[in-house]
Amino acid sequence: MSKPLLIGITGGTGSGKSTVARAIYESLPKSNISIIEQDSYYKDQSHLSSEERIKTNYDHPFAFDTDLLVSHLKDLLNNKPIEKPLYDFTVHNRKKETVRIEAREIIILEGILILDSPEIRELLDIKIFVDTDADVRIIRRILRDMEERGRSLDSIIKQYMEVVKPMHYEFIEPTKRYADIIIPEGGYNRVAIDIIVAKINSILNTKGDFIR
Ligand SMILES: Nc1ncnc2c1ncn2[C@@H]1O[C@H](COP(=O)(O)OP(=O)(O)O)[C@@H](O)[C@H]1O
Ligand SMILES: Nc1ccn([C@@H]2O[C@H](COP(=O)(O)O)[C@@H](O)[C@H]2O)c(=O)n1
Repeated sequence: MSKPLLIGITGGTGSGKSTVARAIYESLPKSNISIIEQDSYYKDQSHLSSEERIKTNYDHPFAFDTDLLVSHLKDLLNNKPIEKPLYDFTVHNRKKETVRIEAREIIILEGILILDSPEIRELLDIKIFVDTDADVRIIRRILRDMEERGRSLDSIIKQYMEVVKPMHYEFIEPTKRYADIIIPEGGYNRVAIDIIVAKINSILNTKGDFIR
């Protein structure tokens, strides 16, 4: 197999990154794609108490084990499988188990701060920023975090105002300048998804691997 194509999808919390990743995944033959979430690479915090883990700033680049992520991306680009960490948002920590991810023709990496790292940017073939208004993102986050991440409304609002919002404008929004493509609204923007899928196919066709 030739070197995999690495696609990065970023944007603020609740912008629709995972939805875009899924839409691309569903538009291409499934066996050819692996999806990696930057969230899986939040640092292990087993040495901290539950109270300390709750107080951690999860929207700062230091929250991530970027060295491990870069090393795993390099392995996948060299067609080697990885043991991806798993993250549990309900306890703010990595799980003990890992999951094996095979190297495939297309690797999608999605996360809030992937374009902040020069080393990750260097590895990406296509860089996508999902651009969604802050009011829409916070509404989506409230619904998701209460339903899936075991959070109370008060804790979501407090974390958003004190940490998530300022970090977004300091670290995430400025990375828009590195994007090749900016998608307004995200996963249901069918025109944007079709254009990206056509670009992926054209790159793979040039490499001799015809997909659709
Ligand atoms: N274009 C959209 N319109 C309405 N809801 C959406 C849209 N895109 C995503 N969502 C919903 O918003 C929530 C957050 O989307 P998600 O893709 O997980 O965002 P992110 O990965 O950027 O945090 C999910 O519940 C998802 O179903
Ligand atoms: N223990 C944690 C870890 C992360 N977060 C928040 O997750 C957001 C990133 O994930 P998205 O799917 O929303 O992109 C980020 O804004 C962190 O604040 C958390 O709340 N708790």
